[in-house]
Amino acid sequence: HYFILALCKRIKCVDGKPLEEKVCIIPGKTIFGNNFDVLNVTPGKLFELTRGWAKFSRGRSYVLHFLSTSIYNIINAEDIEELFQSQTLTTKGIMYDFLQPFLGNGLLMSHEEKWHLRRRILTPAFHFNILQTFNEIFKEESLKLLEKLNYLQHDRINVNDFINEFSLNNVCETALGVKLTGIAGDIEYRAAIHNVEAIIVERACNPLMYYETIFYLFGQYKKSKHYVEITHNFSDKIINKKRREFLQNGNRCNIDKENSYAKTRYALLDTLLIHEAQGLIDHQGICEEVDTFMFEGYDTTSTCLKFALLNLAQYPDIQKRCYQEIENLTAFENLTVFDFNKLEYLGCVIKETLRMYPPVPFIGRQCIKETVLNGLILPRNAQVNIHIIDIMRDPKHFPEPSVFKPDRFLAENTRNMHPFAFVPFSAGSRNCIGQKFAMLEIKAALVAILRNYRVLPVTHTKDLSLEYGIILRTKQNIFIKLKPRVI
Ligand code: HEM
Repeated sequence: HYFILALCKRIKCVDGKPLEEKVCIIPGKTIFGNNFDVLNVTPGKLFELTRGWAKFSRGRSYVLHFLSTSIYNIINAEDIEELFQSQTLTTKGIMYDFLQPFLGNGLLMSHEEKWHLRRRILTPAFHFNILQTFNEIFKEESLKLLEKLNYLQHDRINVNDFINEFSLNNVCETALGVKLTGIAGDIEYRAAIHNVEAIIVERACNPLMYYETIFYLFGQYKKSKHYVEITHNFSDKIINKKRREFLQNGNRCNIDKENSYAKTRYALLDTLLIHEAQGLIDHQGICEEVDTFMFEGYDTTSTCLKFALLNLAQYPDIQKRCYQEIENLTAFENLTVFDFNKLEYLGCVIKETLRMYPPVPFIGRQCIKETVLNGLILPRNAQVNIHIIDIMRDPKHFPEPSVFKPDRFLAENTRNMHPFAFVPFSAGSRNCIGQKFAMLEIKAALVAILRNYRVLPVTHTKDLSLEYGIILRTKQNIFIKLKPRVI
């Protein structure tokens, strides 16, 4: 009874009971459903608004009614289980359409047959053997990061000044196999990603802008196109550099002759070029995958690293325990993937950081046909938003959810954890393909930093306002202080 002009098809209960018995219905601020609730809110306000809805619903998943769509918002582990196990609810939500000009239909965005084929092709590119070779690059880049830190003012360092470059270098050198030295434009690329995202969030907050024509005429279409071009020009340079090397090395001929590629594992871009040679993917396909992996592989890990440093700085006792775990390790250059995997407490610190500050705070799906989920009948085109951040801040599974407690992730404390309570990398068939890659990269950087420096606080969590977007951001920069360790 709250809405008159929200024209969306309603969600119903399978058993015919009133909807509000199963989920919370968020009352709209006007008679038009929730249409105007998010109108022109900033990413910071959007964060507050969505946390406010979670609080209002007292942990129950909730429904919003927009212009022509109902949105089922899942905020707890119990309700996400069925979706993550579903083989049908895998099509990404309407919001992802806004990312399409930037990422095309790469692995993140594609669905059905195209997604199956690509995921099958690309999974071996993240196999353990490949990660072992990536480990050497992560260590090399971590040492370069330390060199860079030498030149920065230790009393007040903006984490953006060294983490962003580290993270982009890593994904380009490992997955894409291309060193960025000699390729101009990485700084502009990073800034452009930020701007593309800001426009997408702004667009998402205005249901009228969902219509392409309205966005084209009255939205930030031109600006968005400009920034997307910057990102594509940069990724083109990377692909061209690799293609030249690939052809010069005669890889294609060798592989064709020996017909042995099927058994051998290659890094991502090599894999794509090999499949191009076989006619299984075209240039356009390569571009969309490279854009997808650069974006997913860069911004996510750098965000986690920044929050991890913020936490370590604020909790000296926790930092000390991490240091005790790593101080007697062999020389950094000799550390293997096994050594990094054995760092249980550091792993707990990273997990707790991901729990409290998930780099991807929410994801979305849509129903391509009428779908039954959690006892609800979701009409065709209904959207399902999965608020990863709320799921992982549920006090039922994580008592005192706002307190940073890495011990929750010690083996003895996770035995009875709900399988979908901790889902920073999503779960099920569309989970993150790069999660082991990310954990290894983050550990390498933290071990390098903590072995050489004590991290001290400048910025405190209470000084930060979080912003909701494709990636979780802070309105303010995060600063830390570094004190060299005397060994
Ligand atoms: C801390 C770091 C990371 C976090 C928190 C993270 C999180 C996620 C999440 C939540 C998804 C699901 C997205 C959705 O359903 O819409 C996802 C998918 C994906 N991630 Fe990550 N990710 C991280 C690092 C990486 C890295 C390092 C790479 C690649 C090098 C990567 C590549 C991808 C790709 C390609 C997908 C789409 C997979 C598919 O749909 O088959 N991610 N990631």
